[in-house]
Amino acid sequence: MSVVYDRVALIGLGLIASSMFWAIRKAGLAGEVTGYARSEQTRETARRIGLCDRVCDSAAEAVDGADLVVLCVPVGAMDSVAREIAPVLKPGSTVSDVGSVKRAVIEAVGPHIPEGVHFIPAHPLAGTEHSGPESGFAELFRNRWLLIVPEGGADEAALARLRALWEGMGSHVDVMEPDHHDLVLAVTSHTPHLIAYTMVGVADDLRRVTDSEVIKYSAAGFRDFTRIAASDPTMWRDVFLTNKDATLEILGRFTEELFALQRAIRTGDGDLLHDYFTRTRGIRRGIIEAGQDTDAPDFGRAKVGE
Ligand SMILES: NC(=O)c1ccc[n+]([C@@H]2O[C@H](COP(=O)([O-])OP(=O)(O)OC[C@H]3O[C@@H](n4cnc5c(N)ncnc54)[C@H](O)[C@@H]3O)[C@@H](O)[C@H]2O)c1
Ligand SMILES: O=C(O)C(=O)C[C@]1(C(=O)O)C=C[C@@H](O)C=C1
Repeated sequence: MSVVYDRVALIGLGLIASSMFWAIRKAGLAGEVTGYARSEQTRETARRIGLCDRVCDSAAEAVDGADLVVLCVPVGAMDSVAREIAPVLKPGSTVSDVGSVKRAVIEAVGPHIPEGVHFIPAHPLAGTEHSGPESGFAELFRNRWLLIVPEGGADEAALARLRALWEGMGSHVDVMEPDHHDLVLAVTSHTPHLIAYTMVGVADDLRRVTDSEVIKYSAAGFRDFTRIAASDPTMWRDVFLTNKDATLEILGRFTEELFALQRAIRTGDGDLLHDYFTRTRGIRRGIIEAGQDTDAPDFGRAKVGE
């Protein structure tokens, strides 16, 4: 694979930045990758494990001369990082990010970007419950969606270059409008995380169930909840504080449906429950038939029942 950017700077060296570095390096997509993290400890860890070609002691130093800067910090930290790097951004370069919420990032970062620098927000739909510089791996983005979420018309050449970088890391790239992105992600990612956090909290509150029983008899469904509920608290606090309207909208609908099912259970309405579960099973099968389950081993061609 050929070099897409001579110099890439990654700000915030956690799961996403470290996965980007390993993927970029594996595919030879950049000449040099610099990195910066706020804490001395994270920078030391990064140097120890060879994360980034050069780990810098300030964001400005990492960004100086970069053709692409990717902000990989929690959504709530985007504003201060953008403010800090703005004076040293190279004319003609691109600033992007990987934040899970897009309208808030556009509002926080956009005003700091100088004339002549391209700002192209993005969001990889890939992650794990782990965080920090040692949690990344080169394959994280393979066969996963990367959404490019520009506000208005982005520079075509700059967008094509960013697309090439993510495709080089194995992602499938789509372009989406910011508010639509935030609503879609409220349904597919943000509200499900909140439900998982709640479910694990409920189990913890049930003092009748001792810790060992919760762990020992964890059924697969609950174990999946605990995995998701182990995700980074800072990241998810920021997601809910910044995608407030969309999350509240989806939570409202979720609560209505939950009450309907609760009532069906109380009144013994088996038909309603059966019809509901049949409909939801059909949705899952439809996703797989359409080849849209990116976890399927053969992206785009998985069959029902596999
Ligand atoms: N974890 C996921 O599943 C996932 C998936 C897609 C997108 N994202 C988004 O990617 C971004 C990074 O998430 P992550 O999972 O890599 O998080 P992480 O916790 O693994 O890493 C974040 C890094 O940013 C650093 N940081 C925090 N505040 C900073 C600041 N003010 N200045 C400099 N560095 C700072 C932290 O020290 C840490 O090194 C977030 O915006 C998140 O919403 C996460
Ligand atoms: O797989 C996981 O652990 C994730 O939670 C990843 C996940 C998701 O909800 O799918 C989480 C947040 C993101 O912004 C993108 C991806």
